[in-house]
Formats: sequence, structure tokens, C-alpha cells
Amino acid sequence: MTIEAAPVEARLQALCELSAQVRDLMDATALTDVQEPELTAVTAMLAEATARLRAVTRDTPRPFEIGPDGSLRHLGNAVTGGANPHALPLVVERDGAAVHARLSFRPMHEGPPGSVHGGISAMILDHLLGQAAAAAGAAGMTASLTVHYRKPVPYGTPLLARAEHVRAEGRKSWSEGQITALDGTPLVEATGLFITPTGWTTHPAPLP
Ligand SMILES: CCCCC/C=C\C/C=C\C/C=C\C/C=C\CCCC(=O)SCCNC(=O)CCNC(=O)[C@H](O)C(C)(C)COP(=O)(O)OP(=O)(O)OC[C@H]1O[C@@H](n2cnc3c(N)ncnc32)[C@H](O)[C@@H]1OP(=O)(O)O
Repeated sequence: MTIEAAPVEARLQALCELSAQVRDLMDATALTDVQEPELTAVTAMLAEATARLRAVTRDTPRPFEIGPDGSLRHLGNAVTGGANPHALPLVVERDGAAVHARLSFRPMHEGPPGSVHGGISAMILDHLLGQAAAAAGAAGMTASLTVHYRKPVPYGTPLLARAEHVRAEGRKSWSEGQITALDGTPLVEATGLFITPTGWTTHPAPLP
């Protein structure tokens, strides 16, 4: 007899679907132009939904887990976590010594009207640079991040993000990366320093 993880996966799937719905809700909220009575009615519905979700809450952060495909995942992560409505979620793929992801920002990420807030693109690059360091066996915490904004980043448009680990010195590790248009035009470039805290065990990260 085998023990199946399916019920747990089904619950996580349901959490991810809830988060996807909340993302759609956030975009709809950002763009809605319905009349005030409808805004008031929807707000009341959402207050009710919020209370239902708060009926049972976690008192610890969502942990790192090994997914069904054997890869390490953190469903609560603000960039990659399917169970975190704040996340795109970014799906990161390994590409030799580098990592990359296809992505499309959303209306809820707006900064300057019509384009993405610089803090959001910095967050995506922070994470991707960190994953590049982890892929090189040098996972760490971000100590510094330098960002160059070359062109406004559109939302609702498919884009590419890429990062690679460039060098290491003891517990310090440097990565660089960029968000580009599909034709390769650089939009945002970043370099980051990642430091492996004392006591962390590092190993080539189990990325897909
Ligand atoms: C998000 C997941 C993270 C958890 C990962 C878990 C498992 C790993 C598996 C996979 C990971 C996959 C992906 C990771 C993805 C994304 C990464 C995003 C990560 C974040 O989103 S993370 C949040 C923001 N991040 C922080 O919350 C950091 C807060 N901070 C600290 O935790 C400490 O501050 C720390 C650890 C940075 C250093 O602490 P420490 O005690 O080890 O440092 P210490 O003093 O010993 O210095 C040693 C040498 O580093 C130099 N140095 C120190 N700090 C520096 C700085 N800031 N700038 C320039 N140089 C610095 C010194 O000058 C000295 O240099 P020298 O040796 O040459 O003298």
C-alpha cells in the first residue's frame, strides 16, 4: 500500500487557486470604474470573505517544502509563492549557470501611470539574482542591490528576466541580471551581493 500526498497537494492547490483569484481581484480593483453603490456592496462581500478566511489562521510562516517534482518550493514567497497573492508568481527555470523566467506584470504593479513601479521590478531581480547565487551553491541573504532603470517597464506585456552568478569570495557572492523585452531590449539591470549567514549549509540549490 502506498501513502499518497494527494490530499495535502489538493489543499495547496486550493490555496494557490484562492491566491490567483485574489490577484484577479486586485487587478479588477485597480481598474474598476463601477458606481459607488456597487463599490460599497463589493467591499461588504470582501469583508465577509476576509472574516471567513481568518476563522482559522497559521501562527507560523509557510515553510520551504519539497514539491511533487522533487524541487524546493516556498509557496508563501512574495515573488514565487503560488499561495501568496502578492507573487506573480514567478516561475524560475535553471539554464546552466544562470536562471531565467518569463513574466508579465499586472495593473496592480503600477508605478508611473502605465508602467511598473521600480520597487516591483527591483524585487523580481533581487529574487532572481538570489536564485542564481543559490544555483551556484552560494545561497544567501541580499546584502546590497544596485538597480539601473533603462526604460519604463510595461505591464500586460510578456517580458524576460535572467540572472547569473558572477563571482564568490568566502561567504560573499555576486550576481547580475536584467529584465528585458522579448526582443532583448534591456529595461532594468541589477547587480546584487548575497551573503551566506554563518551557520547556513549551502549546496547547489535544488532548482528545477
Ligand atoms: C527568500 C528566501 C531566503 C531564504 C533562503 C533559504 C534557503 C536557501 C535555498 C534556496 C534559496 C533560493 C533563492 C533565494 C532567493 C532570493 C533571495 C532574496 C533574499 C531576500 O530577500 S533576503 C531579505 C533582505 N536581506 C536581509 O534581510 C539581510 C539582512 N542582513 C543580514 O542578515 C546580515 O546583515 C547579512 C547576512 C547580510 C550579513 O551578516 P553577517 O553577520 O554574516 O555579516 P558580517 O558582519 O560577518 O560581514 C561579512 C562580510 O560581509 C560584509 N557585509 C556585511 N553586510 C554587508 C552589506 N549589507 N553590504 C556590503 N557588505 C556587507 C562585511 O563587510 C564583511 O566583509 P569582509 O569579510 O570583507 O570584512
